[in-house]
Order: sequence, then C-alpha cells, then structure tokens
Amino acid sequence: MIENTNTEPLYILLISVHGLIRGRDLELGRDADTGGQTKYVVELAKALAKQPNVGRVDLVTRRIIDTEVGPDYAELAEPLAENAQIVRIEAGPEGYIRKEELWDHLDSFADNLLTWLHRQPRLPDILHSHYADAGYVGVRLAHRTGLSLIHTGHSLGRDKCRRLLAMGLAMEDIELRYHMSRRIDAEEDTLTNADLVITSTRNEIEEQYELYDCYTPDKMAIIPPGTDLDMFHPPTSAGEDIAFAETLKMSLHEPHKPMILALSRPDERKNIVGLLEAYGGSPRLQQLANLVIIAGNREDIRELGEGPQGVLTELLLVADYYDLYGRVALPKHHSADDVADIYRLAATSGGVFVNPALTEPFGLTLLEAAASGLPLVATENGGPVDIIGNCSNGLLVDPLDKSAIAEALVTILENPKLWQEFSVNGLQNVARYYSWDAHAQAYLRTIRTLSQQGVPLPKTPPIVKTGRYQKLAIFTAIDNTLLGDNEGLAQFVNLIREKRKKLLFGIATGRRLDSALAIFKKYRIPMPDILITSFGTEIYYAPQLIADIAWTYHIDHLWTPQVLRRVIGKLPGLTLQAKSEQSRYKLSYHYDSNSAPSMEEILTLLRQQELSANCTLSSGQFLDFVPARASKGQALRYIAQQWHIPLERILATGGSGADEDMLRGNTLGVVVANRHCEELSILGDTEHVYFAEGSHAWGILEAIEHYDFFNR
Ligand SMILES: O=c1ccn([C@@H]2O[C@H](COP(=O)(O)OP(=O)(O)O[C@H]3O[C@H](CO)[C@@H](O)[C@H](O)[C@H]3O)[C@@H](O)[C@H]2O)c(=O)[nH]1
Ligand SMILES: O=P(O)(O)OC[C@H]1O[C@](O)(CO)[C@@H](O)[C@@H]1O
Repeated sequence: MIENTNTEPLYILLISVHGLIRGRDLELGRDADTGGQTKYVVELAKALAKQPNVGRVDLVTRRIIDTEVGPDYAELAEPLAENAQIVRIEAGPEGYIRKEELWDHLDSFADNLLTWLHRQPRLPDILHSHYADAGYVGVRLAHRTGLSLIHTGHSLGRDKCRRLLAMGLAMEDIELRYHMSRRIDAEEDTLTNADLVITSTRNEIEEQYELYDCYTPDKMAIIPPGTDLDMFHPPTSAGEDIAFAETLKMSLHEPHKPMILALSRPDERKNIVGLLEAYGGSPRLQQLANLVIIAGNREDIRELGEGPQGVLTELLLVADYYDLYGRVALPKHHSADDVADIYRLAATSGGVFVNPALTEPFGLTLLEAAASGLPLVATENGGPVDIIGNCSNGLLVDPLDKSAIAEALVTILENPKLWQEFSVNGLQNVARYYSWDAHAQAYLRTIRTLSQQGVPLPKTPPIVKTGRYQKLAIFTAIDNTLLGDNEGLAQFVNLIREKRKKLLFGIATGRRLDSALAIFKKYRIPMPDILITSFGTEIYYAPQLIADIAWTYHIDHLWTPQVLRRVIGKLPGLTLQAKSEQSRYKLSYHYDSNSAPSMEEILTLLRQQELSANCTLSSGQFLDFVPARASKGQALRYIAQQWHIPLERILATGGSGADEDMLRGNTLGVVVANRHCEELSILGDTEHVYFAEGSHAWGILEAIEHYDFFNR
C-alpha cells in the first residue's frame, strides 16, 4: 500500500451514481437525473486531471446496459481526458432506473466498487461523493478503507421537500414519489461522516445544509463551479444565423420579439408551471416578449417518468388555459450543441433568462446565461443569491409570487439601459468568479491535508492461518437465529461438522466473546473459525482466539463513548445493561419502547451532537451503540477482504435489526422466519436476501438449500 507522500501525485475518486454520464455530448435534460450534477462531475474530473500534482482521477458511476439509452453507458471504462477516466460499476438491474429506485442497490455498488478498487495499483488518496446516493456509498467505502471522504450535495432533500410542501404537495405524495426519507437519512449520515463538504455557495451552507440535524459549517468549504466560456459566449454578430431560430418560428407568431428563456430539467422543483402562469397572467409581459421553455427532450409525454410527465402535461394545460398559442414555445427536442445557441438567440433578441425554481441549490444555467450576455431573473432560494450577488446581473424573486416574477421580467424588458448594465456585468463577473481551473486549484489546496489524514486498512490478513483459505463461509447471528430450536441447531451443527473442510464457519453476534464462548459450550456448538463479537467491534480468530488489533485500531475513529453516555444517559426509557455486556467499543442499553424516544429521534440527537456512532435496536428491546466503522456487516466485509472470500460466497444469516448491513449488498442473506416483527422488513425488496419459511436454525438450513450453497 503506497501511502500518499507530498511528492506522489494525487489519485482522486469521484462517485456520482445516478443519471447518464459520459465524456461527450452529455444528454443533459434528457430526464430528471441527467442535468447539472452530471455536467459538474465531468467538468470537475477534467479540471482536476489537468492540475500538475494530480496523477489520476476516476469518475465512478453505475453501469447501464439498456437499449433505451445507447451503448456508451455500458462501457466499463471510458477515457475522459489525460489522467482521467469514467469507471462504471454494476449494481442492481442492468437497465436505466430512476435515482429514487437505486437505494436498495447501493450496498452492492459499494461492494463491487471496493472489489474494483482493490484490483488497482493503489487505493485513492481521497473519496468525493456527489448527491445522497453517492454519499451512502462513500460513507461505506470510507469506513471500510479508512480514507477521507468529501461530499457535495448538489441538491438536498430537506430543502427540496420544504419547497414542495410550500407549493402544496402532500408529504405522503412526496414520500411516494421521491422516497424522501431514505434520501434525507443518507444525507444526514453522509454529513455526519464526511470529513469535508464542498458547496458552491454560502447560501447553501446558511439556508440549505442548515436544515440538517448534522450541521457543521466549520467543515464546509465554498468552491463555486465554473462554466465553459468557450461554449457559452455572447452572440458574435447581430445577424448570427442560428438554426434553432427556425424551430422557434414554428411556435411563435412574432418570432422577432424578445425571448424570455427558461431552461431546466422538467422537474417539479424547477417550478416551470409557476413561470408559465406568471406569463399567462400578465398581458403586459405577453405584449413585450415571447416565452421559450426548454425542458429536456421528449418523444411522447405519456412515456415520461411521473415527475416530468406531470410537469409537461401541466404546461400544456396552462398554456391552453391562457390561450398562449403563438407566444409560448415548448420545443420537444434540442441537442447539446443547441443550448449555447439558444442562450445567444435570447440575448440577440434582447431577452431575459429566468430560473423560477422553488429552490435552486446552485444553478449552472445562470452561469451559462450570464456568459451569453443574458440578464437574469431568478429564485431568491439558493445559489442565485450568491451568483447575482457576485455578478450584479439580474433580479431575485419569490418563486411562489407570480406577479413578482412578471414584474421583474417587465422591469428589465422595458428598460434597455438596465438590460445593458446587467448584460455587461454578467459577462465580466462570470469570468471573474466562475472558472473550473480556479475551482480545481482551490479544491486541491483545500483537500491537501485531508488526503494525508486517511489511515488505510492493512491489506494482508493479521494472522497467517494454517492455509485454510476457504472460498465459502457462513456467518450467523446467535440469539434467535442459531439458537431457539434444538433440533434445528443439532441438524445445522451436523452439517457444519460434515462440511468443515470446505467452509469457514463464523458467528456475528452482539454478545461479548466470553458470553458467546459460554453459549458454544452449553449447546455443544463447534468452535467457529472466526468470531465477530460485540456488534462487530471485536474480531477473533480461532483456535487461539487471537484478537484482530488492526480492526480495533480502525474502528476507534471518532469514537467518544463518554460524550455518548452523557448525551444518551439523559433520555427516558433507556437503562444501561449489566456491566458484563458493556465494552470499550460498545454501549448497551435496555430499551423500553413505551417511554424511550424513537430510533429516528435518537439518530437525530446523535447527528445534532455530531456523534458518528452506529446505533441498532435488536428484538425491540436491546439498544447498542458502537463506533461508526463497526457493525456486523462492516466486520464481515473486512474479514472477506482479508481472507479473499468473495461476498457472493458468504451466507449471512440474521433476524434482528443489528444484522441488516451484513444481509445487504453482495452477501447471500437470509432472514429467519422468527425475526422481530418489523426489523429487517426494509430488506423485503433487496436482491440476495431470502426470507426463510423456517425459524431459527431451520431457516439457515433452508437458505443453504435455496442458494444451493455448497455447490457454488
Ligand atoms: O433541457 C435541458 C435542461 C438542462 N440542460 C443543462 O443541464 C444543466 C442543468 O444544471 P442546473 O441548472 O445547475 O440544474 P440541475 O440539473 O438541477 O443541477 C443540480 O446540480 C447542479 C450542480 O451542482 C446545481 O447547479 C443545481 O442547483 C442542482 O439542482 C445545465 O448545464 C443546462 O444547460 C440542458 O442542456 N438541457
Ligand atoms: O431535484 P432533485 O431530486 O433534488 O435532484 C437533482 C437532480 O439534478 C441533477 O443535477 C441531475 O444531474 C442531480 O443533482 C439530481 O439528479
């Protein structure tokens, strides 16, 4: 493992899971998941790769094999620039699915990405996740490798949710459509575990990240993105012949009039319908200018995803209601090359760019419009506050106030002097404040210390075993899984004895080592080869029961048990378990569900106190806190990596909440029938998790059949 020294060029890993990402002709706006972030990460990878002290940049995304989206996205590796490539990792179904449907596949993504990383000459120096889904992956990778994690949110669930509620959507609809709680949970977890958050604006820190339980402005750095000033520039000549003008003429009775231009993905958050209503409600505005709405590409609205389909249908209905035919254009198609032309067409016409979003975390389109010489009208919620603050090139409005939107547009359109002032300011200041080269330099200055702080885990196993490197393993919890039915246990024990030569037998228990050993003795269970005890905080190797010290050192990261005891100690319904159940890396409580706070409330409290600990409720009555890097699943993955056992050849069995992360991802998971009522239900749709009919050890035996385990 080559440690990063001052001279070694940096190896940076960017993770951006969703959307359609490739090196050329990004299909921006094609769907709700392919837009600013996909452009941002490609530009960032290229800008970083150009820097002298960067040796390698990998932009990792999900591999998509789907005739609907073309073969590029199935390429496992795609050169992006010198020293930069796009790497595609398989996870979940082969086809292209919405980002909201990715949650149950991200553990596999993390497992497969780590397998890929261990095949590289060396691990990256830094991990940088983009958006909640990549944050979920980044946290798991950081815990398993010891590398530092940077995060950039691009768009934040709490902010989006707040604005959609303000627009009148019901919480259950938001939850149903956007799986908002899983997204926000992942964002909170990422903010708790990231070493640094890179934002594009101060507004994001003060107005958007501030909504989170884990709010740590002191570990946030503002590094605004850039824009491509070669691509986006003012019209070269008044009569510039732009092909797209023909497209617009088909919809506009007076195509020479100034253009109000809106350009965004057709997402509810972009509030395009609100803009159309503002235009429809203002005869003066309709007299002054046409409205051109570029909202992705489409063939048949009826085939779009629910979100985009709703937005576009609503646009057609509103345009019809106000009878805006001839004054509003809603082009079905535009190419990546058309976008810069469209901005220039609007500038040539003396028009205005408008971003009416309910909230706009940053707003790359505002940079593009400014670089094209267009004055701006933009939402006062989010990045536009900083952009227009820096560039003095437009007006901010309340996106829910339609007359304010119309008024701002009229003000600029009726005042050529103001138009000119905003146009010139925008041109000058976008070049001054927003450049990818400046971004990359600031980025490297900011991460320099972090890239040396990570303490990667050793790659070689801590103990040289007697050559027993098996390619099959079973890890099982003890209580209510291995134990509970003596006949089932006896059958399982016989099977283990019979297959012992082919198999690593492990346990993963919340019990301490002494308590687990007593169980083996009492029930005459053969000594396992590997023991994960105390909820993954300790690992022992039989027969000498040698503790894995590297693991202990690894999980010690940010563990502050005294602070944790003080914070948790004040809560009702929680009483410390017996001293015999406590350990240096495990705080165990009895949980009284009648009086104790909910798990959600406890997690919120931990995040507010910036305590990065894992907290699990088992069988509805035992509440355990361990370091963030410790859990049954993380310990199991560490062992699998050390002993070169593919996760796909590990049968992991459980029945309570503490078993969840060892059942997720690429292991062969099995949930025994007598599991605690609601714990593990979230795994219902997760691939490689088998819900057994049989309870206790019978469930394990059943799963061995189900997976044809010994013939794998
Ligand atoms: O039909 C379309 C729609 C969009 N775009 C392009 O897609 C990008 C859209 O980026 P942005 O306006 O920033 O919006 P989002 O796609 O929503 O991007 C998210 O991520 C960006 C990068 O962090 C942030 O700037 C945004 O606030 C955040 O919502 C721009 O380059 C547009 O030119 C098209 O080319 N065609
Ligand atoms: O609007 P949402 O659901 O917050 O998602 C924002 C989307 O825009 C993007 O920029 C599209 O690339 C991503 O950040 C994300 O997929």
